[in-house]
Formats: sequence, C-alpha cells, structure tokens
Amino acid sequence: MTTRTSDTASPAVRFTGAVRTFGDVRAVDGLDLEIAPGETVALLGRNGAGKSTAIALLLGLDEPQEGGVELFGTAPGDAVRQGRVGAMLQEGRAVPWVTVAELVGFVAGRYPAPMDVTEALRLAGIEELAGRRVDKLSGGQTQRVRFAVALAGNPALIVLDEPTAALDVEARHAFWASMRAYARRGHTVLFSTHYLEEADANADRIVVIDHGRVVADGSGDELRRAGGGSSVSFDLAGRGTQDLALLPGVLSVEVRGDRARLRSADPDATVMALAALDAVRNLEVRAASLDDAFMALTATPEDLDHLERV
Ligand SMILES: Nc1ncnc2c1ncn2[C@@H]1O[C@H](COP(=O)(O)OP(=O)(O)OP(=O)(O)O)[C@@H](O)[C@H]1O
Repeated sequence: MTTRTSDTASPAVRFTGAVRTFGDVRAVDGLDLEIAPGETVALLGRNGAGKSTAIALLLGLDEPQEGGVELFGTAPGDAVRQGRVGAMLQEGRAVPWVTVAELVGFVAGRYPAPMDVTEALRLAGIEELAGRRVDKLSGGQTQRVRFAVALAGNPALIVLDEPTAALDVEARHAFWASMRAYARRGHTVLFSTHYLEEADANADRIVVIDHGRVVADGSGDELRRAGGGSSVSFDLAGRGTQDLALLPGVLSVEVRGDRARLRSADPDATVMALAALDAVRNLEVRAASLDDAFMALTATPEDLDHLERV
C-alpha cells in the first residue's frame, strides 16, 4: 500500500546537478534546486532559459542525462502516478462535448485519492461553470478549468507552466486568488512566469534560471538587492561622464542623451559624492525594480554592450 506521509522529511522537489541537452543546446545545465513542502516558488527566466525543460524533468515527461530529479523523495513518474503532482502545462486542447464537471470527474477518477469534484471546482472558482461544455468557454474560464483538472487528483504539489499567459488582468487576479487558496492548505506550488510582478506578489520565493542554471534564489527584496541596489539618475547638464564610474558605490553607468543613470550599491554615498561634484540636477534615487534586478541577473555580454559604459 502506498503511504503519502512516509517521506514528509523529503523536499517536495529536488534537482541535483540535473543536465538535459538537445544537440549543442544545454537546456538544463547542472540545475540544483530544493523546494520544501508548503512553499510557493516562482521560476523566472528569459525565453529559452530552460524553464519548460526543467518542468518536463520534474514531471517525469523527460529524463536528465546527468544528475537527478526527485519529488517527495521518489522518482517523478512514481509521484505523478500516485496522484501527488498536478500539472498545468502550456499546451492542452479542450475536449469537446463534455461538461466541466464531467471532465474534472473523469480526471479525478484516474487517481487513487482524488479531490471531490465540487471541491476542485470551488477551489478553482468555477462552480458556476460545472454544467458548461468545455469547448465553449472563454480563455480565462478555460485556464481555470485546466487548474481544476490539475487539482483533481488532490495533489500535494502543483506545477504551473506560465499559467496566466494570455489572460486579461481580471482573469489573472481570479487565477492567483485560486492558486493562493490551494497553497494556503499547506500544498506546494511551483509556477513559471514572465511576469515579475506576479512572481513577487504570489510566490514566497523566486528562483531565476538562466542558461539552465539557478542564477538567483530568494524573496523579491533579496533579488532586488542581489540585482544591484538602487538607481541614481541626474541631468549631466553638459558635464563629462568619465569620473562617474569611480564614485563610491557605483556599479554601472548608463547615459541617455543628457541624463546619466548610475546603478549603485550604496546610493547615499553615491549621492554625497555627486553633491560634492555639484552634479545633482533633477536628481532621482529609487530602489531597483524587480525588472532591473532581473535584467542585471540575466544580462548577456551583448546586453552590456548596449549600455554606454565609461
Ligand atoms: N525538444 C527540443 N529539441 C531541441 N531543443 C530544445 C527542445 N526543447 C527545448 N529546447 C531548447 O532548449 C532551450 C531551453 O528551452 P525551454 O523551452 O526549456 O526554455 P523556457 O525557459 O521554457 O523558454 P520560454 O520562456 O520561451 O518558454 C532552448 O534553447 C530551446 O530551444
């Protein structure tokens, strides 16, 4: 008999040095990542960073050529078969002719200890759609039906690959509210997204991957700090830029027209030094946004060439 509680000490997700290559492309390149039961983690990365490949390894849809992947201390395929993992992947076509309740009920029936269908519909916020045909729904409704399908097996871990791509603002809010309700039950959630603000608002932890590896891992605030502190901007008013990179705290200098923007690890010291140079016209200091941090953490040499550096 399968017991679901025998390995509660194991992480929900564990990648250890996982590698998956496609020809010359190292899609997942030595990925190390642990997610504890109950955590909600966002996976962020540029296009082609390796998120979908990592998710395929996690769900046992593909296997690493090196290293390993475990879910709750067991092989991904076994965890999926035991109904401990629910997934919402990017593709997925609606099955015509069946109602929402029939579809969720059919999927639930394939798992050993499924969630009650009404409960899955309630958690996904689509009870009122129970009798509607699945091929006659809007994009936002379809996405929430797919979420209910992912919940049907009553999984301890749910994996969502860009769940809100193509949803409007209202549908996104509704979707995240459903996800958080599920997470509040103590379940584990891993989702990938391109929306930094959604990651910040809905995840306990953000893992940034680039070239198939983890390049940053922490809360939104920790990432902002790791991505390079604050931004200090001011009008050059014709002055030169040659000494700016040497000012205290300055990490990089970007010049657009007559305005300079310094990325600084110590904005107070940078501002004091600028004041001493009498270079404080239209001065603006702000904390790095998550976008800034993300760009800094995943910058390629080509990106850096676009910055006019001194
Ligand atoms: N089946 C495949 N055959 C060949 N190359 C592949 C295959 N799957 C992925 N890749 C390559 O592996 C790299 C990582 O792709 P992956 O889809 O995992 O990235 P991603 O982070 O999910 O990107 P996106 O945000 O665009 O969905 C890319 O260079 C991609 O072209």
